[in-house]
Amino acid sequence: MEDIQVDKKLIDGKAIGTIIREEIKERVQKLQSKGCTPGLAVIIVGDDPASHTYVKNKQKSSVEVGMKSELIQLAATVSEQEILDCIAQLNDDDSIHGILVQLPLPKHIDENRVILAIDPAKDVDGFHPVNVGKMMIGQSTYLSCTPYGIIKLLERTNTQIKGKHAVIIGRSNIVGKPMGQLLLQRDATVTYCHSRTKDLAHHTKQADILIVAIGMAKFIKKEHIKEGAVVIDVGMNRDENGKLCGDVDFADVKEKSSMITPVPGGVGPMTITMLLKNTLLSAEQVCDTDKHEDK
Ligand SMILES: Nc1nc(=O)c2c([nH]1)NC[C@@H]1CN(c3ccc(C(=O)N[C@@H](CCC(=O)O)C(=O)O)cc3)C=[N+]21
Repeated sequence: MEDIQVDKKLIDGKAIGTIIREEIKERVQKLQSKGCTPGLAVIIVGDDPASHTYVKNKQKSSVEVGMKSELIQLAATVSEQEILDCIAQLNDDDSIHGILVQLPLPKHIDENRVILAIDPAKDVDGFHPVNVGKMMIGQSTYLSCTPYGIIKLLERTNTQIKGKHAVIIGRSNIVGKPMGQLLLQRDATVTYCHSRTKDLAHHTKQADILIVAIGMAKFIKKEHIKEGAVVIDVGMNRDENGKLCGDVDFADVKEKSSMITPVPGGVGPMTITMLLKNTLLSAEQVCDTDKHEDK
């Protein structure tokens, strides 16, 4: 890492993700030698082009590490029951170890009911309430891919979490909330900020580690951060020129930070990496059971 990391301030999610994917690939090969290929099923509803791009990325990445990838494309007009039936089938399919339903879903579908239908043992997104609950009480489970990926970024850059003040902007169920829990478990002091927080900068300036997931292009400026803060940008926006950019104004904040993730090439590639990791863990669990039962 030291040799290839030219810019010491940059947290290179693409490079760190690639290293972890190599480790995953080796473990997939081990499973394959036992006759078990990890399988990931992705359900996508409707034809939103951005969602399709993400899903293609996920498929490509899973095949690259030697997994089987199954894509189920459903029309935007599909009924909730049809999605539930599809999930039930995948739950029963021994060749599938991970099930991901690409969000958001069309408005006539109840996302909560869909997530609840996924077998928690195959919920590689870590969205099922059982898995969220386990995460909350510190039991081992599938961790939500984006927060899990951010933890790995902090670990692999030797960023100390214990005793540090982590400030999270955003309180979604898939990023903000679980992020705070994972940092708390690692002995950070955690502050949650959100759209109703008064004097946001007052809080963000206290952060040793600042996690930004608000969905507003280049919103966080150097005035928001403390000198030497570690800044993690979860944002995925288009700027005025249509270029991909984060929630943090990277050019403005970089000098003042001690380390910062770029967009693209920061958190995004780690999210997909952790999805692969969770799918691997699920397959490993099943293969071990097979061995014990002598199937
Ligand atoms: N059930 C579910 N699980 C998800 O994990 C999930 C989802 N639904 N819905 C949509 C969001 C979005 N998401 C991304 C993952 C990786 C990149 C990624 O790799 N981004 C690249 C850039 C990609 C590009 O160039 O367009 C990067 O940041 O470098 C982006 C977005 C997962 N999501």
